[in-house]
Amino acid sequence: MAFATSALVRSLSTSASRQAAIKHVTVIGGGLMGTGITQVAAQSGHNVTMCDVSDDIVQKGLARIQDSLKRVVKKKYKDDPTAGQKFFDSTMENIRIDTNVERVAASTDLVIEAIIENLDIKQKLFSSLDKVAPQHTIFASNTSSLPIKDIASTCERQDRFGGLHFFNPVPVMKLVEVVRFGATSNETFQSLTDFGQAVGKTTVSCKDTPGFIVNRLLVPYMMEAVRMLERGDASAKDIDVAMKLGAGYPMGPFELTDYVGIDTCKFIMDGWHELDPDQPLFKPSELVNKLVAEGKLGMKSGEGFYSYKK
Ligand SMILES: CCCCCCCCCCCCCC(=O)CC(=O)SCCNC(=O)CCNC(=O)[C@H](O)C(C)(C)COP(=O)(O)OP(=O)(O)OC[C@H]1O[C@@H](n2cnc3c(N)ncnc32)[C@H](O)[C@@H]1OP(=O)(O)O
Ligand SMILES: NC(=O)C1=CN([C@@H]2O[C@H](COP(=O)(O)OP(=O)(O)OC[C@H]3O[C@@H](n4cnc5c(N)ncnc54)[C@H](O)[C@@H]3O)[C@@H](O)[C@H]2O)C=CC1
Repeated sequence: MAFATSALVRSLSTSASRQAAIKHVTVIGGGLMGTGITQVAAQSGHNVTMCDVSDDIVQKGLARIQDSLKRVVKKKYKDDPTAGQKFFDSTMENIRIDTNVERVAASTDLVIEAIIENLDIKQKLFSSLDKVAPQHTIFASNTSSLPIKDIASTCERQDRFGGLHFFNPVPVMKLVEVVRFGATSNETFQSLTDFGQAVGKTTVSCKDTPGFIVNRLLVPYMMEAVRMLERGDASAKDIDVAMKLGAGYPMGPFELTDYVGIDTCKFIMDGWHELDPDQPLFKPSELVNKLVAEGKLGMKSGEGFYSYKK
C-alpha cells in the first residue's frame, strides 16, 4: 500500500510537473496555422506569444484570431452570451504579439514554429533560438512535409525537439500528429502529446517519415488531381464536385489547395520532387508554378484555382 501510494504521488507529481512545464508557449508565424495554434493554446489557458516578421502581420493575425474566436464562442456559448464574452476576453488576455522572437524565446517553455515551408529558413530560425532559449524549452515544428530530423539538425537540443502537426483550420480540425525522430526523448514526446491533448485535440504518434500519416496519403491524392486537370481529363470544378459527392470529402482537392495556400502546396510539391526526382507524380506542375508566380495563392490572396473576390 505504501508503495502504491508513493507510486501514485510520484505519477501525479510527474504529470503535474509535465503540465506545469508548459505554461508559456511561443508560436512563430502569424499566418494561417500560427494564428490557429495560438488561438487553441490560448483557449486552453496557456499564455501564448505569437511572433512574426512585422507588426502589420501580427496585427492582422490577431484580427484573424478574434474573428475565429467569435465563431467558436457563438457555437459553444449560444445559450449563455455572458459566459461566452468571458471566454472570449480571457482567451484574448492570454495572447501577446511580438516581432522579436529571440527575446520571447528567452523565457518560454515551448516553441512551436509555423513559418513558411522552407528548410533553410526553419533551420536558421531554430539555430538562433537554440542559443537563447532556456535549457528546458522544447522546440516543435508544424511542418507539413519536411523531416523533423533535418529541421532540428542545427540545434544542440536534439532530445527536446519534435513535430507537432496541426490541421487547417486549427480551431475546427480535431487531430494533431506528434512526431518523434531518433533523438527525441520519451519525456519530450510525452510533453508534446500532453500539450496536444491539453489544447483539446486527439493525438496520434508517428515516426519522422515523409508526410507523417495524413500527408503521406493526402499529398499523392492532391497531386494526382492536378495531373488529371493538366491532362484535360476533367475540370477543377468537376473533380471537386466528384470528390465531395462521390467520396464524401468536405472539400474537393482544388478547393482544399486554395484553402491550404498554393504557395505552401508548391513548397511541399518541390520538396517531394527533390526527395524522389524519378517519381512522375511529384514533378513540378506548370499550372501550380504559374499560379504562384502570378501571386494567385488561393483564398489568402483572393484568387487561386477559384476567385474569392467580392
Ligand atoms: C491540386 C493541386 C495540388 C498541388 C500539390 C498538393 C500538395 C499537397 C498539399 C497538402 C497540404 C497539407 C497541409 C497540411 O499539412 C495538413 C492540412 O491541414 S490538410 C487540410 C485539412 N483540412 C481539411 O481537409 C478541411 C476540409 N474542410 C472542412 O472541414 C470544412 O470545409 C471547413 C471546416 C473548413 C468549413 O466548413 P463549411 O461547412 O464549409 O463552412 P462553415 O463556415 O459553415 O464552417 C463549419 C463549422 O466550422 C466552423 N469554422 C469554420 N472555420 C472556422 C475557423 N477558422 N475558426 C473557427 N470556427 C470555424 C464554423 O463556425 C462552423 O461551425 P458550425 O457550428 O457548424 O456553424
Ligand atoms: N496551410 C496549411 O493548411 C498547413 C500548413 N502547415 C505548415 O505550417 C507552416 C506555416 O504554414 P501557413 O501558416 O499556411 O503559412 P502562411 O504563409 O500563412 O504563414 C507563414 C508565416 O510565417 C511568417 N514567417 C516567415 N518567415 C519567418 C521568420 N523567419 N520568423 C517569423 N515568421 C516568419 C510569414 O511572415 C507568414 O506570416 C508551414 O510549415 C506549413 O507547411 C501545416 C499544416 C497545414
